[in-house]
Amino acid sequence: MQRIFAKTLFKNKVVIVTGGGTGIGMATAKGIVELSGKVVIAGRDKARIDEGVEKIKTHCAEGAEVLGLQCNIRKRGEVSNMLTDTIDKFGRLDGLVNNGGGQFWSPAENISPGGFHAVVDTNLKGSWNCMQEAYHQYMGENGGKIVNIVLMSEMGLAGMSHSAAAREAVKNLSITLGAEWAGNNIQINCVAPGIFPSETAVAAYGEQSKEIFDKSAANVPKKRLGELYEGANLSEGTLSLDLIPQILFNLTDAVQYTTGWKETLDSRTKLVL
Ligand SMILES: CCCCCCCCCCC/C=C/C(=O)SCCNC(=O)CCNC(=O)[C@H](O)C(C)(C)COP(=O)(O)OP(=O)(O)OC[C@H]1O[C@@H](n2cnc3c(N)ncnc32)[C@H](O)[C@@H]1OP(=O)(O)O
Ligand SMILES: NC(=O)C1=CN([C@@H]2O[C@H](COP(=O)(O)OP(=O)(O)OC[C@H]3O[C@@H](n4cnc5c(N)ncnc54)[C@H](OP(=O)(O)O)[C@@H]3O)[C@@H](O)[C@H]2O)C=CC1
Repeated sequence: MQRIFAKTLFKNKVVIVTGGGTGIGMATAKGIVELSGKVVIAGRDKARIDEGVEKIKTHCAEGAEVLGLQCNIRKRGEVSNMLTDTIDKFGRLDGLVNNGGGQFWSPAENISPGGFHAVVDTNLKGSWNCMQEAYHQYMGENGGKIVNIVLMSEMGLAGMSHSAAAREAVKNLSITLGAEWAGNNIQINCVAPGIFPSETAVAAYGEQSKEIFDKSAANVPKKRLGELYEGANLSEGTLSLDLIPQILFNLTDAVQYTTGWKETLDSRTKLVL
């Protein structure tokens, strides 16, 4: 696929992508190493991470590297170790993509206390853990770029009450921390993917997948769902997952990004600052 980015765009840049062993996270990680970056992917399942490392390695341009770490973002100690191991290995941290997360579909009345806690703990506190550790261990002194993967849930999201609440909180957190840490040269953006029927996403919903993914396509203006492209294809106005790495490094500020890109983004995908 024809790329629109310089092959060396991320040369000498180091990015952590949580949940980078599968789906959107892996597509993002590939986008970074294809553009010469060094990427750290992390998740709970080490075997899945190790498998992901091997797949991402095949996309590495000259100077690119990939490191896989086990980390449950809900556990602060593991997040702290993820940051320490990254900085020990590469000596820097330029970007953090809080992609690790997810939820289960359920009518609100059926969600158990533990279920609500797990989803909010994963998506809200997990993102918080990673952002605060990134600040303390590197970005507070050196600046950096943070991208939080959220949901298109600003009008609520029936069936995902727990995750929508958590993601809206992440959006708000991104604005607050973006203001508090602007002086540290840290930029924080959110990307709300449309609906990408990634293999693991579909698997996560089991028999509900047909309902969730197929039915959702009917509500999309272009009547189709997202695909995990290998590379940029912005000419069709489709959100390529290269856009996520792009948010990391070629933005001077959020306002420029909003005005510059919103018009070209597929209407399925809203950029939330
Ligand atoms: C059908 C009508 C159409 C609806 C339209 C909606 C449109 C959807 C658009 C949005 C598309 C978004 C897609 C994605 O985000 S894809 C990402 C998919 N990937 C994941 O979700 C992976 C990560 N998810 C998880 O790991 C788990 O879901 C979880 C976040 C819950 C973490 O679970 P954990 O590892 O902690 O698992 P536990 O087994 O310990 O469970 C903890 C408690 O949660 C309850 N639970 C877990 N799964 C379910 C379930 N499927 N249903 C109900 N309850 C669940 C579990 O019982 C525990 O609670 P208790 O202690 O009270 O038992
Ligand atoms: N696909 C879609 O349509 C949409 C997806 N999103 C969001 O995009 C992100 C990626 O989703 P997608 O790639 O589709 O689905 P995946 O299930 O492939 O991605 C979820 C990833 O997050 C990791 N993860 C989950 N919980 C934790 C945790 N506690 N600690 C560390 N890692 C964790 C998983 O790895 P492991 O299980 O090994 O920990 C997995 O790699 C998610 O946050 C999802 O909610 C948002 C809107 C739409």
